[in-house]
Amino acid sequence: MIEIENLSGGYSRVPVVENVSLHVEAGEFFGLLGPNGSGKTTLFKLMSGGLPVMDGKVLLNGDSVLDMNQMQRARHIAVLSQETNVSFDFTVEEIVQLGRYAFQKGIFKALSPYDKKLMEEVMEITSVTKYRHTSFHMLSGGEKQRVLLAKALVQEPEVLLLDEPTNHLDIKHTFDILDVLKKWQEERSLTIFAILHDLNIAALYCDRVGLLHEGTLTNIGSVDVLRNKNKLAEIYGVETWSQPHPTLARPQLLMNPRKKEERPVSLFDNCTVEQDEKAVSVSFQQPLRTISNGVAGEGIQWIKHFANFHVDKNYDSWTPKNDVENWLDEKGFPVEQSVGMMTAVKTEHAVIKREVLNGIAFLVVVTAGTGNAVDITHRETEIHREKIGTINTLVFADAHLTDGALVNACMSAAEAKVKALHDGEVKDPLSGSLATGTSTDSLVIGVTQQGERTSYAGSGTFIGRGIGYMVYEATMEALAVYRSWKEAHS
Ligand SMILES: Nc1ncnc2c1ncn2[C@@H]1O[C@H](COP(=O)(O)OP(=O)(O)OP(=O)(O)O)[C@@H](O)[C@H]1O
Repeated sequence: MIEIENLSGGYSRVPVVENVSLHVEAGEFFGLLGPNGSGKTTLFKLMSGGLPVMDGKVLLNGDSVLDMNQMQRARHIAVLSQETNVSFDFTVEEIVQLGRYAFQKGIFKALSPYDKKLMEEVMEITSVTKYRHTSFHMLSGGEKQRVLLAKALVQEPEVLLLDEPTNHLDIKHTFDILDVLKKWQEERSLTIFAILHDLNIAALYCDRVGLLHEGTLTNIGSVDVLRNKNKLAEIYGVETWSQPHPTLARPQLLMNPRKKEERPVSLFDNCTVEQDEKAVSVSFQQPLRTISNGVAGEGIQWIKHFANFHVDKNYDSWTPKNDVENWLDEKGFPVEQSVGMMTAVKTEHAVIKREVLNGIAFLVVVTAGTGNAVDITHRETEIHREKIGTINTLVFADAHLTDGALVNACMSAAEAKVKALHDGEVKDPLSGSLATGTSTDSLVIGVTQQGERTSYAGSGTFIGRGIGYMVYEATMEALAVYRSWKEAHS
């Protein structure tokens, strides 16, 4: 365990780092964060003996680090500083070998078989084996950084002090190196204290972080500290947005450039609607903030093209996403900018409604088939699925919604659909009760993000009511079209 107690120091009488106290547990990965000039490197130098301490203590398992001689320190602590200059013309292998110096015995300090094995292993995991006979001076910045990390790791330290260990590394090597460090942390209980500039990297790898601001350490805690938008604005002077990582319970930060993106002036002026026997589609010149469960383009995205494709009633594919992506491609819609869904209902029968309600422009497209109508509240022992029967709803509006409001908008659209199915007396064929939807319904909400930002889009708001009204009207009409087509073809 490292204990820093009331540590102060700097380059003159005026301390740069003042009264810093911190405990880093054994086997912990601690990230020291802070803007340029906040004193991170100064604190690092004070901890590693690179600068004389004015006041305070640095203890490793209770022993004063500052009282250890260089050899004693090297047996416990390895340091990777930003300094990559090496005075002599050493090869990579010779540099790495220096890391074992404190452990070599005898007058001639020969490498033991263990030293050699360890060096091979570490050079391999830091991907420097291929440069082993190359002069260190001949390497690129990132290669040098990996060699110096290899030198630090062969010390088999209890504690690794790292000053910006990935600043010269490309994205692959950054993750490779941090994965190696994480593995050593977990398998060997290595304690890591790292200065990091990339807050997203820190959020992914650190167990705890601390923010250094004008020489004072603040906000020590889990990486959720980085979700504190106001604190980051105060310390770094930038606006950040915290987003959840898609697969890890850790935040990731997005930055807002000061220049605003251009947005469409009006929903209707910027969209093109196409309808034929293959698809009904809506395209916008500028992307819309979108939430959807489309076969392609699902989730929350920025999307320009929305297509609902017709499929045969016997369509049965193992690769529906691939199929939809191919159809988007055939239409000239880039897959990354599109939401694609499918229906066995004729797309010429899609109901398209445009209206301005309470000053908000709406465009709604609905295709409705009810062969798979289901009462979701009815307890069933089997999930039935016929061929034709999906209600696909596309809602576009001139509104500026938060992610929570997008969820609200989905609820508003779903409530309106249920009401339409009830008023249209659509029944679940298995339970005989009124249906609440079909088993494969798709929904997309797309908003221009113009105007005042709102966190609500439910029935207590004009946007929510507008969605409800438009979806209800379009669904009722689409159900009527579907019924008359069925009657004509039965
Ligand atoms: N050798 C030095 N002599 C005098 N002042 C120094 C020296 N090195 C750094 N400083 C000053 O100490 C303050 C903190 O610098 P330090 O290098 O610790 O910041 P940092 O947080 O590591 O910054 P960066 O993110 O830019 O690396 C700065 O104001 C800097 O000008």
